[in-house]
Amino acid sequence: MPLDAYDLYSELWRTVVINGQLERLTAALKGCSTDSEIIRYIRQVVDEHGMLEFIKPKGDGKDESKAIACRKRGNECFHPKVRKYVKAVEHYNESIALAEANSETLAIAYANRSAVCFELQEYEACLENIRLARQNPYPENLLGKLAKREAECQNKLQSNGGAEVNEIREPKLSYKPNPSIPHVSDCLELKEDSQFGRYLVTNRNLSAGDVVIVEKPFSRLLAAQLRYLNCDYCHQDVFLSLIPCESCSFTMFCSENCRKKANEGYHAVECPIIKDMHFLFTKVILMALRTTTMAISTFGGNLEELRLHIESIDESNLHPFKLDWTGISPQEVYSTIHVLATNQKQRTPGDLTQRAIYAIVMSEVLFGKSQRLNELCGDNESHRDLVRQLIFRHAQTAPVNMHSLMYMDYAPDADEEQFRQESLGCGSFPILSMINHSCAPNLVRVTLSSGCVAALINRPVKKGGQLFDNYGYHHCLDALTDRQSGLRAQYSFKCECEACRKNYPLYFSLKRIELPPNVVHPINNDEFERLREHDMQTALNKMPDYCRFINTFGGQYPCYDVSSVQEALLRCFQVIFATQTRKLKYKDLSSL
Ligand SMILES: C[S@@+](CC[C@H](N)C(=O)[O-])C[C@H]1O[C@@H](n2cnc3c(N)ncnc32)[C@H](O)[C@@H]1O
Repeated sequence: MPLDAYDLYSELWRTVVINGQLERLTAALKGCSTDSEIIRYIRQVVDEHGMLEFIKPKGDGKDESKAIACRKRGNECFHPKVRKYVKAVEHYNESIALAEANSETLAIAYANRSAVCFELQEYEACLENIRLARQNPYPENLLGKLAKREAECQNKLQSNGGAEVNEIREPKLSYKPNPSIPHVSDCLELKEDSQFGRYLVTNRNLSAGDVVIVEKPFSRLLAAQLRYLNCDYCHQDVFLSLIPCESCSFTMFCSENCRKKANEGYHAVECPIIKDMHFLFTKVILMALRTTTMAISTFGGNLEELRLHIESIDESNLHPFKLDWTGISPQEVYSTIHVLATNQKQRTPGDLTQRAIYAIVMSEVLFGKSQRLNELCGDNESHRDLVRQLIFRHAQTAPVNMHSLMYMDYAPDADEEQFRQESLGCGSFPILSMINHSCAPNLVRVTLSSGCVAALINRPVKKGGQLFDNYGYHHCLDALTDRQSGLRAQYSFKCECEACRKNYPLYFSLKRIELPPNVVHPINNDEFERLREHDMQTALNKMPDYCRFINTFGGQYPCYDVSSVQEALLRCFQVIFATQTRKLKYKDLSSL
């Protein structure tokens, strides 16, 4: 049975322990003075046990019979009695991705997608799909049907007038931008000490509702489950007009432009292996691959230049606030990603072995299948070594620094929330990665439609105070011991935040405060229900009330009242700013 990379690590580790080789391995790792030596040593151990044989990449490519099977599944969803149009498009998209270029199968999949577009009243997209169908060998006997649909579309477009414009709201920084870092408010400063490492503080009082950072990622990765719904490059869910990668069956784009940029950035190297990689690795670890391929393309594929650049970085002295971002080069942006915390010194031998195995498996599959990467490395073994080292490094920086990208999904049949946050993917961010954790944070992150992530203050922060994010362990949801052990395992630090020091209670045990008689609690059930239904007007109306309440009573934190209003405020941010599923637009025309 083929293994994934984690299974391989567990199996190897078990064997090492059973065979009494743990001490030898630990001593050998301690004796390694470079990453290259660690990887070489672990490679030796892996080879001693013949473990790589168990990794069996399946490869990827076009497959006509699978494409036809997907189309049939699409047709079942499209049936008038089923009308699951978004699901139908997802199957047709998979069919498009699997079909051979210039094939009848490809033509029919586009034509079928045009039929869905027609039902969803997306007449422009319908015409584009008809054009794509005709560009391929569409069966002659069906051309009449296509022409009829085209004429109906043109009629509809004439009678409908212009296309509607979707208003997208992007939050603006609440204070003047830093002149050298325009995506960060000038009130933020970077500090460093032995307890926290690098961290961000504010040089003015901040209030709930303030926007202090709007940052775009250096590298990002789309969640695998969205591959037939969203563009792999810009992540937009433009599922009615996706076009396939010309070689693999796993990647689709919203336009020729995104296809070109993806190929130049990462996809040309990753194309033959990305499907296997998603089977072998979790998405956080895949960020190590994506960040490495992006680093390579940032240097125009010149691995020697990349190596020299890395050697020239003074790690202890480089951070994003030292750079002028107004004219920054992509190579300098990579430097800030390269020097993100690895926590390598705190990692156990088991943990280091695991990361080294990831680098070994990933590079083995890459060098085995990626013609583009082999061309870039030529016969220079030190270039291959560099690729392994970068993957090893980012397999450490990724779980510590990379941020999840989220979107608001809509699932009308869901038991609990119809609107809820789902994973869009992962991204690497130089400035957001400077924010430390607290189990009682004072900001939240929201993924915007533009692909940027905004940091929004959700509790007052006094001048001189540190900004705190939450790494997934909140005092309202998790007990102290679970938080402490989780943070230590993943982030290698002992949390001494206010919630840990003062043992703040869980959400339902929080005290309630007594409000002055003239203050009305800002959450009322009807309005909160409307917020849960994602009503924009309610969010716009309520956000100032929620902010005012938190800013007035924030000093009484921890308390149920402030925490519940923080939740409601987050909901407002999500309704107003977060990237939303396009599915919602079709809720009256399709069963979702
Ligand atoms: C995303 S980085 C934050 C920036 C980091 N301080 C640096 O210097 O690069 C996460 C790492 O910062 C450190 N860190 C985060 N929150 C912390 C806290 N509350 N106390 C101590 N260290 C913390 C841990 O080493 C953690 O693995």
